[in-house]
Amino acid sequence: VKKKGVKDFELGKTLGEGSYSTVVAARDRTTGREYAIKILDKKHIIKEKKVKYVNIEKNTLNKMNHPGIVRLYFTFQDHNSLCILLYHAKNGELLTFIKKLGSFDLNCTRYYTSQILAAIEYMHDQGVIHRDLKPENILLDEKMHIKVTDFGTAKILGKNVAGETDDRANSFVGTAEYVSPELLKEKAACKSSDFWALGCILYQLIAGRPPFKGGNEYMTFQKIVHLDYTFPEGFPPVAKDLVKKLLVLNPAERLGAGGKEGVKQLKSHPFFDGVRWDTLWQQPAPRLL
Ligand SMILES: NC(=O)Nc1ccc2c(c1)=C(Cc1cc(-c3cccc(C(=O)NCCN4CCCCC4)c3)c[nH]1)C(=O)N=2
Repeated sequence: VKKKGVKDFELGKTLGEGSYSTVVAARDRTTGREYAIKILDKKHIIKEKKVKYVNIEKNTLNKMNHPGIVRLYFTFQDHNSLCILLYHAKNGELLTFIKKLGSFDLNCTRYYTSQILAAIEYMHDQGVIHRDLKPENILLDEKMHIKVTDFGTAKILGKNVAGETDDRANSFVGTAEYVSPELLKEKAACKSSDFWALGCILYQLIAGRPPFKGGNEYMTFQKIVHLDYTFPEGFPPVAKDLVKKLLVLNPAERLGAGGKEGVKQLKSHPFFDGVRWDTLWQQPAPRLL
């Protein structure tokens, strides 16, 4: 079967711009199917030594098959570009809806936080830490179900040279407002770092802004390592309790830490009361009010 190239697609609007990539809507000229093509400039990624991030994205996404994670169909390249064919989520980024609505009610917050947690649980089971979870990387499909994207800074946990399972990933990544204290202090992320980001996203869904936001990155980092944040008036107590148990400086003491048992405890928090985890992806999304 002849491998498809960029000429087989009719390119549409730009869906996103990263420092090393542009994501463009694309329609397959033969099937009419819509995709998102992530286009990376070869010269640029080689010059900026980012080739490893492209391989990380390909290797992590190729390992995943989950309704809450964006699908990678295939990759192709021409003289100048590397192209990654990905799922097109019609409703774009969760961040757009947070900005548009200001904040989500408790029912919508619970629904979206549950879907994000289910996707995190799955990727951790595959030995993958995302490390850059944030509302820009949580996409919404036409059913308003989530699809986590951007695994370019993910980490596949495996055996280190001594043959022990390494559960820490050593390289600085992440976006200031959502980066965990252990990544700032020890430059080492772990699965629990994704639960820190979940706490930041949960807070933001209700408050309409992230918990840690300084005038610049350094000020934001200071707020994080000193756990310097407050809840706005009217923040629902059950959500406040969960945020406090996720935004814990010591990753080992964070709710969700400690493998499958930890995730079980997290999913049993009263905030998730009433969530049907087994049919989550079949349930219609609540109307965003
Ligand atoms: N870094 C990455 O890997 N980025 C990626 C990867 C894959 C991917 C990706 C990003 C996508 C981003 C995306 C962006 C958009 C989008 C951008 C701009 C506008 C809209 C849009 O308005 N959609 C219609 C629905 N709107 C939503 C907001 C309220 C009004 C109605 C969607 C749709 N999908 C995508 O669909 N698939």
